[in-house]
Amino acid sequence: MDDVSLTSERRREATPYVDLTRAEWSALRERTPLTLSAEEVEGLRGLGDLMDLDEVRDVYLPLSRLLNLYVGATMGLRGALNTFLDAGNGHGAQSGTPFVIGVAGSVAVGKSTTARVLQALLARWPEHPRVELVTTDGFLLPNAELARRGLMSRKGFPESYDRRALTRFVADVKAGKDEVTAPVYSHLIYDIVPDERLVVRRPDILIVEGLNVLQPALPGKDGRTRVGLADYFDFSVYVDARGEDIERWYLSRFRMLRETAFQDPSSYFRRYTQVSEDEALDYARMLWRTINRPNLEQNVAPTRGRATLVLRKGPDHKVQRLSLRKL
Ligand SMILES: Nc1ncnc2c1ncn2[C@@H]1O[C@H](COP(=O)(O)OP(=O)(O)O)[C@@H](O)[C@H]1O
Ligand SMILES: CC(C)(COP(=O)(O)O)[C@@H](O)C(=O)NCCC(=O)O
Repeated sequence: MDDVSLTSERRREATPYVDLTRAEWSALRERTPLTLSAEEVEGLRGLGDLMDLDEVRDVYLPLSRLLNLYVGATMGLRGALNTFLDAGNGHGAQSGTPFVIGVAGSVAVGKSTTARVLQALLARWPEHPRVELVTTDGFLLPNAELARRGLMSRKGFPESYDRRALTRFVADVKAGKDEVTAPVYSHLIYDIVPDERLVVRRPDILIVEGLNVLQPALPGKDGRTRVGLADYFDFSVYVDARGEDIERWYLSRFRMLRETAFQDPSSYFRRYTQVSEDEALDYARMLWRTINRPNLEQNVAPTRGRATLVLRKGPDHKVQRLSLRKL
């Protein structure tokens, strides 16, 4: 073996991931049946996202099969743990612990479509029909509090969330509490909706979707490591794409929203329906360059290496390559 191939051999050994092309990955779905119709996929698709049945078949069915295997294996492990704890008079033994999946990635990368398609596919398995989805935007601090802390132009950055409440929410669901509630965010009013809560009741699977779900916990005041959100995940997905592509998707979505949701009299962005399209897009570009891109570069992308699976999208939103953690 010459030096060059030795180096590439070593590089292959050093990574905890196995890299697969879309074709290699799609061959892994075996006999998993397609349980969604074209109309159902359309109903789950976010604005501007090009998810279709081919994408579901090639990318999401193998993932649904893998996750079903993971859920079964995780239940087996929990059973082993309970057997061990039962030997000590049942101290801490627990049944009905949900399987928790994190979905991370930039603003406008299509995380919410990925999470909704996963929710629909996973709920079709008889072993785990109750799949709940929570987006972390509900844990953003309300605008009044962001303004008070001087964080209005940091929305989506780790410090703009009530991280403790978010972690407690997931910990409570995982601990099998009968009913756990979360605040609700509205993109329309660009703020937390007062007096509205999302209620989660003992799901089989909980999907937690948001920009920063893979962020490590901040150290405590005494410098000690704390338990963070990602410590509760049994599996995580990072939706990845080139920054230039995501910016283009963000701008084209802003253009589409200007013709639809922004027209609503209660929309925070209504004023951008009353200026020229060029002016509106200049504003969107400013939001991208001053908030979402720095957040992607400084906080979101650095967490990619913590995901169990990375879905790498091409310029057309289609997943081209996948990296699955094997170690
Ligand atoms: N200003 C807005 N008004 C209405 N809907 C919005 C607005 N911004 C984003 N959305 C919608 O909210 C959802 C989440 O968007 P985002 O957090 O950017 O994540 P992603 O695009 O990765 O799913 C998307 O379905 C998007 O279409
Ligand atoms: C609400 C968001 C922070 C996303 O939050 P997430 O659901 O990922 O927790 C984001 O969509 C957002 O509004 N960012 C602020 C800049 C902008 O208006 O694009």
